[in-house]
Amino acid sequence: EAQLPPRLGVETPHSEALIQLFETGLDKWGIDIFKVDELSANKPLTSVVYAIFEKRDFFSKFCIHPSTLVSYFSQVEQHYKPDNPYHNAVHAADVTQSTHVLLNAPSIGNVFSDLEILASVFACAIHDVNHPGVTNQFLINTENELAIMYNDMSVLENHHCAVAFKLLQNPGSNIFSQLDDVERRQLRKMVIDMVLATDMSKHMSLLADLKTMVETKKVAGGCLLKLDNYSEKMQIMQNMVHCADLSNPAKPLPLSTQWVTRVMEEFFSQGDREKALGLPVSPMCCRETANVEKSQVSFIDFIVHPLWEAWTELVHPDAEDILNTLEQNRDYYCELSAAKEAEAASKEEAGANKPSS
Ligand SMILES: COc1ccc(C2=NN(C3CCN(c4ncnc5ccsc45)CC3)C(=O)[C@@H]3CC=CC[C@H]23)cc1OCc1ccccc1C(F)(F)F
Ligand SMILES: [Mg+2]
Ligand SMILES: [Zn+2]
Repeated sequence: EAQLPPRLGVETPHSEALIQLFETGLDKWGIDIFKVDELSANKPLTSVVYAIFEKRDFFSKFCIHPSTLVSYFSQVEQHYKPDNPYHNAVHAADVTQSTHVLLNAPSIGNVFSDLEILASVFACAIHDVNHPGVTNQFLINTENELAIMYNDMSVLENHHCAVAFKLLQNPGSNIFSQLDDVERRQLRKMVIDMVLATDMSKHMSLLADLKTMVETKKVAGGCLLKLDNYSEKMQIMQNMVHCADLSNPAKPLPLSTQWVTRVMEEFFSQGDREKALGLPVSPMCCRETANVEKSQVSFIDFIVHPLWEAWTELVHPDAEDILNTLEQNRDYYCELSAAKEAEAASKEEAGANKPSS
């Protein structure tokens, strides 16, 4: 019997504080995931996954030895590039913990089987693994080997899946070794379906299907829809993971602003590389011209709010607070953007009135 790994699967001098933080915050929307990063000695993903598996009793439900989980997710964590400002292991931990909270909503409590919940948590944890810090379009435009490998189709998302499943084959790392063949095949298909649905090019069709489902929501005696087939269940799971991937603007403002800084940094460095390569630079990715606040307002208005509005209706009333936070944050960015415009205009004004030197 291999000896047990340290508590929460990570060696850290702050293990007591980390255990405390998970005690109070693991099931809460708005846990300080950056604090988790600090307290876990920069192993936020391994510690979040370990804590969720413990809380959901997955070790015994799926006969997973804790040391196998630690061995696998330490490798997954190492394959998230730490010098990506945004697409790093903290983002993966954030999306995983956010989905863990969404799964606890009373209205979807008993809709999903343990295997479906395991697949959703796993999909979030690996959904951006080995992200290169640039977009699909950049990989396609630069004829990157990944774009060649995946024929320009959901290049990043295919890569994330392939890397995650390849790491499972390393000795002592197959956390699904105790599942039977049917379960393992079902889990693999569900994970691939969810991760491929995090490609933003799928957003509009995913949202359209969600809205249709909400319209025809079959309420069976107060509890939510009776999901009778795979494709309906998968639609919900894909939208749930997609919501978590797009949850930054719906988190308490001090967290949301940190994510904005990080994602702008990542897109700006891509803009720098595009400029250096003589490629067209998308306006929101250019350090000189981007208006950060405006980007957030349009991101929220065109993408994030419509999605969260549909999700909130589906799981009504469980996500009301999340939608309220999103709307408050949107107003904050809107006011900030207006204030910046006013300041720029008054500078312009002052400049025009300055006596010519
Ligand atoms: C915390 O903040 C963000 C977090 C994640 C994303 C992500 N963005 N996207 C795309 C980028 C291109 N998009 C658009 N391009 C042009 N015009 C519009 C108009 C409204 S969206 C949109 C659609 C979203 C991704 O694919 C990332 C990978 C997967 C999930 C989500 C990630 C975007 C954040 O902030 C906004 C933003 C930041 C930096 C540059 C541009 C944008 C911008 F406003 F443009 F989105
Ligand atoms: Mg992604
Ligand atoms: Zn992501």
